[in-house]
Amino acid sequence: MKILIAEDDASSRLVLGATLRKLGHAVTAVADGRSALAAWQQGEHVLLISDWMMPDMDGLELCRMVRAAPRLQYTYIILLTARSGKGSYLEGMGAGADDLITKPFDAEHLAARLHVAQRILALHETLRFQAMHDHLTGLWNRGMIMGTLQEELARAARDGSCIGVILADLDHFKRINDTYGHLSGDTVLQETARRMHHALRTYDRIGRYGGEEFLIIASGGERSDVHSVAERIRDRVAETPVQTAAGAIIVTVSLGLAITRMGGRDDAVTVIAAADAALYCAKKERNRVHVAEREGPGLPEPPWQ
Ligand SMILES: Nc1nc2c(ncn2[C@@H]2O[C@H](COP(=O)(O)OP(=O)(O)OP(=O)(O)O)[C@@H](O)[C@H]2O)c(=O)[nH]1
Repeated sequence: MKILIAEDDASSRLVLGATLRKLGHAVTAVADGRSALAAWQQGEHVLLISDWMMPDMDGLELCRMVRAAPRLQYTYIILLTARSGKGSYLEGMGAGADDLITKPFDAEHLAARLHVAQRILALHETLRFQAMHDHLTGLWNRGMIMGTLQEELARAARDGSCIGVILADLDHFKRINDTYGHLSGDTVLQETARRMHHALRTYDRIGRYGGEEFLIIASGGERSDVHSVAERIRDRVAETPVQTAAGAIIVTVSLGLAITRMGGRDDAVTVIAAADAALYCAKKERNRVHVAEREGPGLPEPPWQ
């Protein structure tokens, strides 16, 4: 683990750092709360071991500052203290610490507490992954891809650039489920999701938007580049049948593509409505890419919306 130590006493800092390194951890050690906060803000450390009593910003304030800062990854905090009264636990945990160890610490005791920290951090990571990803395909879930779309739209508006938004929908998927069964339908979803993902460029993003519908964000591309991405997805999905327990299944996908205005302020709802309208056109033939047409300099007005 990457561990950050905040301890103003130089010899305690050295002993603690050496003990943790011996246990196989990567350690950054600083002498006060403010330096610890600055180091923590770099975003590398998953575990913070802080002395309680420090000049200027003490361990409790450091705990509160860390807990108040939004960060996706959890930081496990252990407070070190010479105080051993019952109230210390309550005060320390109340400020945001996960554990409290009295000084001078015992190396075996510390190692045991680190096992608990590792277990809780691993559990937190699992929950974080599950909250962000679709359990069947492993792609980002709807919340994540929509959040990313909003960020990308804001970024494009700032940079004066444009982005491509693609809605991809498997063709006749109900028929696949009805003919081969729901489990084979799941296999088809997993394999097509994998193929679509591999057809993207490194900076494109994909998420599961609904049942058999996927949303792709192609940033910073020319219209022709985004169109190539959509065509490549279509091609890769149809290339070879998907092998399932019920046999090989030919799968195709239809794609609707909308490109935002250069430097415009299109919102997610409008862009998705445009891609959806284009998808509707693609579905008339299936196994097709259809590009939403523009009216004038920006995205068209209704009937898109
Ligand atoms: N196996 C499986 N099926 C799903 C899942 N989510 C949605 N579906 C099915 O996907 C099917 C979508 O059917 P429709 O919306 O009628 O679309 P379609 O049959 O693909 O027809 P077109 O889109 O017009 O080509 C429904 O039968 C849903 O039950 C899933 O996670 N697993």
